[in-house]
Parts: sequence; C-alpha cells; structure tokens
Amino acid sequence: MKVFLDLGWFFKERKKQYIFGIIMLMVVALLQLLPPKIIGYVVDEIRLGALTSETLFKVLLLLAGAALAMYTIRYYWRMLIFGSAILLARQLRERLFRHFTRMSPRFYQKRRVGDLMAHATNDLSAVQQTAGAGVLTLVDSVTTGSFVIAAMAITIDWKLTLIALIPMPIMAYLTNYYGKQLHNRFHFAQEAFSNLNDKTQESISGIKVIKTFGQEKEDIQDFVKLSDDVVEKNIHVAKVDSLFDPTISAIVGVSFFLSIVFGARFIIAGDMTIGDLIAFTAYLGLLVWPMLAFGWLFNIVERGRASYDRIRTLLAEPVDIDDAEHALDVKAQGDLDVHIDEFKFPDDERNALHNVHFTLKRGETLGIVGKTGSGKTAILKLLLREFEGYNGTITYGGYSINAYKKERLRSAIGYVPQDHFLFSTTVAGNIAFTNTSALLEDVYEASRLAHIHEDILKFTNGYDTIVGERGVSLSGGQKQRIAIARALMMKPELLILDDSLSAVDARTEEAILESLKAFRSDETTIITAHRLSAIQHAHQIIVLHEGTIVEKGSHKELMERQGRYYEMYQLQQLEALVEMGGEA
Ligand SMILES: Nc1ncnc2c1ncn2[C@@H]1O[C@H](COP(=O)(O)OP(=O)(O)OP(=O)(O)O)[C@@H](O)[C@H]1O
Repeated sequence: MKVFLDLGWFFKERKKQYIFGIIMLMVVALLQLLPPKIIGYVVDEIRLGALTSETLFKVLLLLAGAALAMYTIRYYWRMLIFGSAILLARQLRERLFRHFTRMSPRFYQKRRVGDLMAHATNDLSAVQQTAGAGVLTLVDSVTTGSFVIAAMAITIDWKLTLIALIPMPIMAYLTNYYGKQLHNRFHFAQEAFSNLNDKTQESISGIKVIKTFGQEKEDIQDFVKLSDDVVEKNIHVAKVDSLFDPTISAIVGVSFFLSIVFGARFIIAGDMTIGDLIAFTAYLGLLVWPMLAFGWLFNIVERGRASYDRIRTLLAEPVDIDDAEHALDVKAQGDLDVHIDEFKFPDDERNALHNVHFTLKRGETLGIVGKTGSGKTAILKLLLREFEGYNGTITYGGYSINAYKKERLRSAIGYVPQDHFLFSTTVAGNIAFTNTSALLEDVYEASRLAHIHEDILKFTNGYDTIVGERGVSLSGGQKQRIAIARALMMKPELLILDDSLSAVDARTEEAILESLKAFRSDETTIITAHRLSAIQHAHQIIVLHEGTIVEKGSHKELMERQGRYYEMYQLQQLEALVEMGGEA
C-alpha cells in the first residue's frame, strides 16, 4: 500500500475530486445495504400474511429510488476518480518527457530507447490504474466491506456474522502472500517488455541493414526469443494473478456454507426469522465484491508500485549537465578560446583529448583535420556542452561556456552533426525546425546557401515533400545539405560542420564553401573534414593526432612546414589523380 503514500503528492493536488469521489463511493456502499434488508422484510411480511399492496408499492418505490441514486452517483465517482487518474498519467508522461529532453547524451548512451518508451507507456498505465481502480478497490473493499458486515452484525445477528467471517483471516493472509509474489514477477515482466520494445524499435530502425545483410531469419529468431521471454514472464504473473479470484470465491463459498448451516440452526432454535436469513445471505452476496476488490487491490497496487518505482528511478537520474545558478541569459558570441588540458569520455580510461589549445577570432573559420578517431568530434561535443568534466577552460565571448544558459549557448550554435536526423515532416518543416514561424523566403535562402534549393524544387511536392522515416528516400548528399540549411536557418553565431560535406561532390562542396564565405564573413565557422579541400581556405587549421594538436596554422603555413598536413595533402592529391585516371 506504500504506493498510495508515494502518490500522496498527487492525491493532495486533486484533494477535492478524491474526497468527493470517496464520499460518493461510501454513499453507494450505504445505499447498497437497502435492498437485502427490504427483501428480508418483504419475505417476513409474506410469511406472516401481512403484506399489503400499498406496502409493496412503497417498498418498490424505495428500491427504484435507491437504484436511480446509485446509478447517478456511480457515474460521477467514476468521472472524479478515474478522471483524476488520467491526469496523473498525463503529468507523469510530461515529466518524463521533459526529463528526457534535459538529459545529456551520456544518459542515452546508457539507456535504450525501447526501455524508455516502455516506461512512458506500460509503466504509466499501471500507475494510472493504481490512482483509479486502486483507489476504488481500496475504498470499496474497506467501506462496502465494513458497512455490510456492520449491517449483518447490527441489524441481523452478530453471532452468525462472526461465524461467516471465520474464513476471512485465511483470505487476508493468502492475498497478501500473492501480492508479494506478484510484485517481483511483475517487475520482471515489465523488464522483459522493455527488452522486447527495444528490440522492435531497433529492428525497425535498422531494417535496411538487416535486409542488406540477409539477416531477417536471425532477427526474427532474436525477436521470437524475446517475445517468448515476455510470454513466459507474463504467464508467471498470470499464475499468481489467477489465484486471486478462485481463492476469494472458495472463501466466500465457505462463508455461505457456514451461514446456511448455522443460520438454519438459529431459525430452528427460534433466534432468527427466515426473512433474516435471506437478508443475511443477500448481504453475504454483497460481500463478494469487496472481497474480490480486496484481491484486485493487491494486484493493482503491486503492479503500480513496481511501475512507479521504475518511473521514479528514471526521474531521479540527475541532469548531469545543467544551468549554473545565475547562468548568463545573454547571446553567446565573440572569440572562442579553447584550453583543454585533458578530457576522458565518461566510463572511459583513455584520454580522448589532451593539450588542445587554440583561439578562434569572431568571423574566422577553423578547419579541424585528423585521422578517424583523432578527437575532432570530441572537441565539438565539449563546445556544445554535451559532455563536461575536462581539465581546462573553454570561453566564448569572454565567458566560460558553462556560465551561459545552455539554451542561450546552443541557440548561438548551428551544429550539423555527422549523423544528422531528418524528422518525418516536410522538407520545409525540417529546414525551419528551429523556427516554425519562419518565412518561406528565409527557408529558400538557407536552402540556396546550402545548395539544395534546386534539388528540392525537383522533388514531387517540392518543399512540401515529406522526408524522414515516413517520407521519401533522399541521397546522403541531399540529407547533408538539408541538415546544413537547417543549421543556417538559425543564422548562427557559430556554425559547426562536422564532416558534413563528406557526401557531396567536390564541385558542390566548393560552391557551399564559397556561399558560406560570402554570407557569413562576420560569423565564426568550424569545419571538421577528412577531405582537405573542405578546410583549405580556413583562416586557421589544426591537425589532430591521437587527441592532441600536432600542427596548427593556415594551409600555406602547413604546406610550407611539410609535416603531417603536407603528407595528407599529397596523398589526397594522388588519390584524386588516380580517380581521374592519371590525367592531371
Ligand atoms: N561517447 C563516447 N564515449 C566513449 N568514447 C568515445 C565517445 N565518443 C567518442 N569516443 C572515442 O573518442 C575518440 C575520439 O572520437 P571522435 O568521435 O572525436 O573522433 P573523430 O576524430 O571525430 O573521428 P571521425 O573522423 O571518425 O568522426 C575515439 O577513440 C572514440 O572511440
């Protein structure tokens, strides 16, 4: 029952609705006591030959009135209690979603998408059940149960009531025992569901790779294995779940048996009338629901607790990169000063970066080159505050990047990552992602700068063509350029192209770079690339090797130096020559 205490904050918030709902439930519980009593009274009146049609009419009217009142009240308590439970699910869903959006990439590195989705669906619905059906079964089992027992003991016979209740402690013990079993089993079932969810998500996202490598059979086998696991764990739950109803029915049956045996003896002894025994057994019939509710209560609450614990654990994960207390709420702009003495990725022993020092003046372009894995993206991730925990300082416009509000820092940076992602919406929607109210003219301008405008016009529906998961397939180069146009839409102070020209041909690359040079002369640009032609015109180039800067300077300076950059350049020239069939 601890979950009710844990959800106390919500019950407080919806105090009025829950109090009214519970009062209504109690009124229904009281009204339910009327029919058995009336039936007992009518039977005794018939037996004594004293029933008049006038009394019968009054009694029927009373029964109809009680039925109508119960009908109406039942409708309203449902609206109040179940309606509130839906709001709880909404609140938790929003909280989870906000939490997800605040988490750093490290969180997503640890957690699987399918698991997160399971929290936001299955677990939420179990908690919603607790705040709705859980409250109902708790109130009903306690109030209806105690009202019926009190009516039996006070208005009929307390001795027979005690006899009828003899099997109850056994029921309480058993439901408690089942509840504990259920809690653990349900936890495992939810985990299995998370795994299956994750597998489904990954298989659908990676379907092209699976098909390309002809791995459908293996993938189906993996899926079936996980699906079987879900079935097995849920059967495990169902095995306990299914014990509740038969146990309760058996115990109610024993109660009925004891009541009839001893009730008959009381009637023979003249301590009770037949009408009383009929009313008593009718009350006993009314006890079936509270007892079932009691069983369900354990069932619902244990599921709810397991799920709420999972959600709370997720929500309790601290936001590792957050705004400082009095974070700067100003536009981030100016010179960039990077001094990284040492940086390791979380849970990694190796230095990803060390002794990386450079200054980039506002309006300049920096090119970063280096072998794959040399740390190019790592520098960018630190600039974007995706990771922290490095020794050193990074300042932008004279302030540490940590001093800015994250939102202010990021809104100054237009980042085009290597693994760009297009949403399932129109081309225009994808480009205007950061500014949905942007003018179409601005979208066109950004597209022209990214040299994708002409391509888009050739799509079937032009800028209204749906792309992304549910849309048309675009070439790698088209996707890259749409991602560049999206970043340019922000008119960023700092544009970062992380190997974002790798899929476009040399001529388009040159055209894009020319446009950037012409239209972004006052703003800063960082370009990482394998192809040196992409960074050749940069004001400053740094060459990374194993996480550190081994050469720094302009293209001309680096060529004169005849070091690593020079070697890379010669090699790429040779490759280009070979590609052209040896003709200069
Ligand atoms: N999130 C991470 N956790 C742990 N290690 C990481 C993480 N991201 C990158 N690394 C490691 O850090 C090193 C530098 O990676 P980085 O992505 O910066 O290389 P890169 O120069 O951008 O390579 P590429 O040209 O292939 O994109 C690599 O050894 C990589 O395996």
